[in-house]
Amino acid sequence: MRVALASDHVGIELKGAIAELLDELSIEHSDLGPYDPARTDYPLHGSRAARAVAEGRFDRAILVCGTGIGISIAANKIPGIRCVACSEPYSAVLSRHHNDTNALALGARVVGVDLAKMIVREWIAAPYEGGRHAVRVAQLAALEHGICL
Ligand SMILES: O=C[C@H](O)[C@H](O)[C@H](O)COP(=O)(O)O
Repeated sequence: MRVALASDHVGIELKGAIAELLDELSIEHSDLGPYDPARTDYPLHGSRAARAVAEGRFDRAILVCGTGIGISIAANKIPGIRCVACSEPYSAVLSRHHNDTNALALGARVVGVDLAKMIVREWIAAPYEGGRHAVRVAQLAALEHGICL
């Protein structure tokens, strides 16, 4: 699995901690920026990482901003991206089982490092269940093509 990491200025430190966790888990990853704490805009970085996943250069993205909300909204504007913003492991795991999420957004002002790492571990490991959920995920894709359900 190849993971794209991105953040805004608020998320840089937590993003670094997540990179260390991915190293421990022997998961290939790349930080798409930013690399310094100058104030910046989450839509730039969220969309860049999401596009890298949508284009197949990475399998998943992990995104960090202050709340996880703005950067998840940006990621979800990119066709093919199903990004969950969450602050506890249950939603992270269910987002894999039911929604086949390919991006995870965390809030550096919301979760501590240890909780964020727990969320990442569980999200990475959780499988997509398919079955009845595949119909709904296909409907999400149809919406991206302007199809009225
Ligand atoms: O959803 C948006 C994120 O939480 C941003 O990290 C946040 O809005 C940045 O705020 P500020 O520019 O005040 O650091």
